Amino acid sequence: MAKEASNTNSSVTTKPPPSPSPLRNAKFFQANMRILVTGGAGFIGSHLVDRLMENEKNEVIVVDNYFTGSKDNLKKWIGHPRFELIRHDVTETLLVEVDQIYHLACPASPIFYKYNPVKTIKTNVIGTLNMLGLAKRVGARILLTSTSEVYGDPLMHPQDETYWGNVNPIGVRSCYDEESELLRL
Ligand SMILES: O=c1ccn([C@@H]2O[C@H](COP(=O)(O)OP(=O)(O)O[C@H]3OC[C@@H](O)[C@H](O)[C@H]3O)[C@@H](O)[C@H]2O)c(=O)[nH]1
Repeated sequence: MAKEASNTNSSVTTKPPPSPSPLRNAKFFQANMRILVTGGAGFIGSHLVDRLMENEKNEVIVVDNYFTGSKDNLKKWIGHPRFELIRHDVTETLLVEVDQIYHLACPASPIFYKYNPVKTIKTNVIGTLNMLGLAKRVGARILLTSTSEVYGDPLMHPQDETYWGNVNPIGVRSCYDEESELLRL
């Protein structure tokens, strides 16, 4: 149980995330795993969806705004009873009941992420905060995919987890690598 913060007590405690719906523990409930894949119409996302759909216990929901992805990548699953495709921009709030979230929605190629740097920052920051908020609300596990771009132009090879990187904060790539780095926190 979380303690309430008081003025006299400086120890800060945070509210624990909610558990998944109690319905999931009910005897009659068939324990399917509902999985959200943002950016699921893209290269990595669509292959991940193929893999997740192989498991008959999985229901997969893809949200994508088709900025760089395509419905074509998912055509074999469209109409499948365990699959749902939603055109949605992750910078807007999304309310879905899911157990897991794979957050991949972001342009990955320099041509695309430099096309509208402000939008790329919004997708990285607001989109990811929205997904973290959703995960917290519904008690879902979340995987945020990052990028080696967080190391910028690295001076150390290979980079290990402790390396801070060599990122140019005012360079043309900063809308992608700086924001991705921020979200590694
Ligand atoms: O604002 C956006 C931008 C992009 N997207 C979608 O996100 C998907 C990104 O897929 P891409 O094929 O461009 O990129 P990839 O699958 O190679 O990489 C993806 O996964 C790994 C992460 O590190 C990358 O940042 C991510 O984009 C596309 O389907 C695109 O339409 C959104 O849904 N919203």
